[in-house]
Amino acid sequence: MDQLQIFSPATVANVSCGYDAMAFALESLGDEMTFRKNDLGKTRIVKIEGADLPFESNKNVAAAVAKRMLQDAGANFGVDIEIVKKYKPGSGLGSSAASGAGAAFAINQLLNNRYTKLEQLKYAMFGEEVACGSQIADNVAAALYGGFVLIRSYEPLDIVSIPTPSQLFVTVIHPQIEIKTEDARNILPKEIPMKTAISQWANVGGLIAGLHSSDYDLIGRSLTDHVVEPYRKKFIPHFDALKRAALDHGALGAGISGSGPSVFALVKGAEMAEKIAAAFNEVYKDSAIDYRIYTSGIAKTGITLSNE
Ligand SMILES: Nc1ncnc2c1ncn2[C@@H]1O[C@H](COP(=O)(O)OP(=O)(O)O)[C@@H](O)[C@H]1O
Ligand SMILES: N[C@@H](CCOP(=O)(O)O)C(=O)O
Repeated sequence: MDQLQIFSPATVANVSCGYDAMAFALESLGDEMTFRKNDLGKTRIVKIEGADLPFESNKNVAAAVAKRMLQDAGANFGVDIEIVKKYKPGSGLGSSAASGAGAAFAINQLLNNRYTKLEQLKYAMFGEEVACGSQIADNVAAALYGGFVLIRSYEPLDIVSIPTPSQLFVTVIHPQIEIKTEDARNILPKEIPMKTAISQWANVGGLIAGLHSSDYDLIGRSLTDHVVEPYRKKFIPHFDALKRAALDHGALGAGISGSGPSVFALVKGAEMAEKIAAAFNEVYKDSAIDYRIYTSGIAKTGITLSNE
């Protein structure tokens, strides 16, 4: 194989209660990427559409991941990369993760499946370090594995795929302001009280149990975040109003997507996803801030080849 085109999904990390430990992938939002072997032995970003991103191979996540994988494999070829961004970076929708995981997946294919999935994940996590200074696994694992994932352990890395109830859908509003994940991590406390930790891990347990048993009410009750949301929500215009609107109109629960500014709501049924989209729109329609609203199913698989 000399070239391939992929779709790399947007992802919602944390899922309210699971900071750095849970995420899921969206079915109908994500980036398109093309990877083409070259004889120059160089990794080059040759096209970026839809966002203002660095082209340098040590700054662009896709190039940094690709370069490292090719070097480690002792490959005798380089790669030209094209990225078509469908949503802005600094989104809280795993924009950097879509690029990093996409590169890990594609370079592995060009190297005839040299790397295991866990090895691809580790390269994609290196991409997250390039983007935000931390090797976070949540977004990149959801992009590579699809569905809901739990990062049960970082050392050693242990990823658990969690089943997705068939009627689960998501509505996301993405205010067009940029919040850098790095900044949003730096404002969080380094330690939390025992009482807070207890309610947080109880909710993670509830969310996992609800996803396993398709208990939509339990999923909703578990979408509570005592650790991160109180610190980050002040950077998201109208956050409380969005959450209130989602709950009043029938969403199971709502919270900050990743590090924000996007806000997600999990819902039962495609119709409800549209209803929540309308409710989000009501909150933002007179705001001075531009915004996008998406409804989507949960991606059952992760990154896909575009010609599949
Ligand atoms: N290929 C890429 N895609 C997205 N962001 C990238 C890429 N390469 C480098 N970056 C940088 O990563 C940062 C965005 O990542 P991050 O703050 O985690 O936002 P997001 O929540 O959208 O992933 C920006 O500083 C951006 O310039
Ligand atoms: N767990 C991370 C997830 C960051 O997601 P992003 O989509 O904002 O990059 C965090 O909450 O910091």
